[in-house]
Amino acid sequence: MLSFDGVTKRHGPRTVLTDVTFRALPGRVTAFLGPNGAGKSSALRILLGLDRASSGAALVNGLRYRDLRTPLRTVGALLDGSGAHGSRTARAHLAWVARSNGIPGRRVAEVLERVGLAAAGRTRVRRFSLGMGQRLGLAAALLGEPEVLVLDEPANGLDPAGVRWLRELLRGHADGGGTVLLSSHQIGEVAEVADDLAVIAGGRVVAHGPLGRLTAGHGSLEGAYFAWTGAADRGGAADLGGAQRPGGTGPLGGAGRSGSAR
Ligand SMILES: Nc1ncnc2c1ncn2[C@@H]1O[C@H](COP(=O)(O)OP(=O)(O)OP(=O)(O)O)[C@@H](O)[C@H]1O
Repeated sequence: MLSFDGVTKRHGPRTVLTDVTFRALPGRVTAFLGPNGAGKSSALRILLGLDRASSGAALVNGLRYRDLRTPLRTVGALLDGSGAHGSRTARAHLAWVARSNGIPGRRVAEVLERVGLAAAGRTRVRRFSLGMGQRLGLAAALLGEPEVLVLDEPANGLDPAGVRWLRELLRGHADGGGTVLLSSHQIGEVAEVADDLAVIAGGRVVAHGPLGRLTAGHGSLEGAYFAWTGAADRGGAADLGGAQRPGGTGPLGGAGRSGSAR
């Protein structure tokens, strides 16, 4: 399980996250949805120990990332592409990640196969397309067979077949009991795969909970999204009250609850 509890982040005088609170539960795909600059990456960086919260806590199975004993076996992450050096082959990059994390070398071939890169294992990463780079990043995330996946815009650069493949991979992971948190600004992608939503705008969570319940009364996720984020842009929590009343939880009321109802 992943939990954000009152996470606030300031950069100098600028507050980029304010009291971010939501959970991502095992067996569920949780989408972290919001416009460009809303604060998704900032929140994920804090969760993954790459930055510190000014206050509040973001925890993986109740622990801060830096306190996890075997991080790659607990949480697989994809941020900003594969992170592999262009001169390395995909296989060499994954072998290096596996070795430095005590993961058996056999996993390299397994994850290359899993992400559809088996034939490209000996290709230098600089020759990869954007989509292949994303697949390599996913391979690294899967290396340690983690229960939790945290993926920042994983569909970037994937073609339609790749997007469908990714959706099935995430669904399968959650159906096997895993926790998936994926950030996105693509409403269509999210509508297809998410069980739960946390919507962020202007650094604040403006809605969270089960997708069906949150969108009830809006006709579509898109309608709901613009109601929530438009209202947030006007700075009006009060504007949000009617946005999802049919589902029984006002977005900000929902945000104040600990975690999403199942
Ligand atoms: N080191 C920093 N110093 C100052 N401001 C920052 C810093 N890092 C991020 N920000 C600001 O925080 C806000 C949130 O950025 P963030 O990258 O988290 O958004 P995002 O939701 O991931 O956006 P996108 O969908 O475009 O990737 C932005 O306004 C950004 O300019």
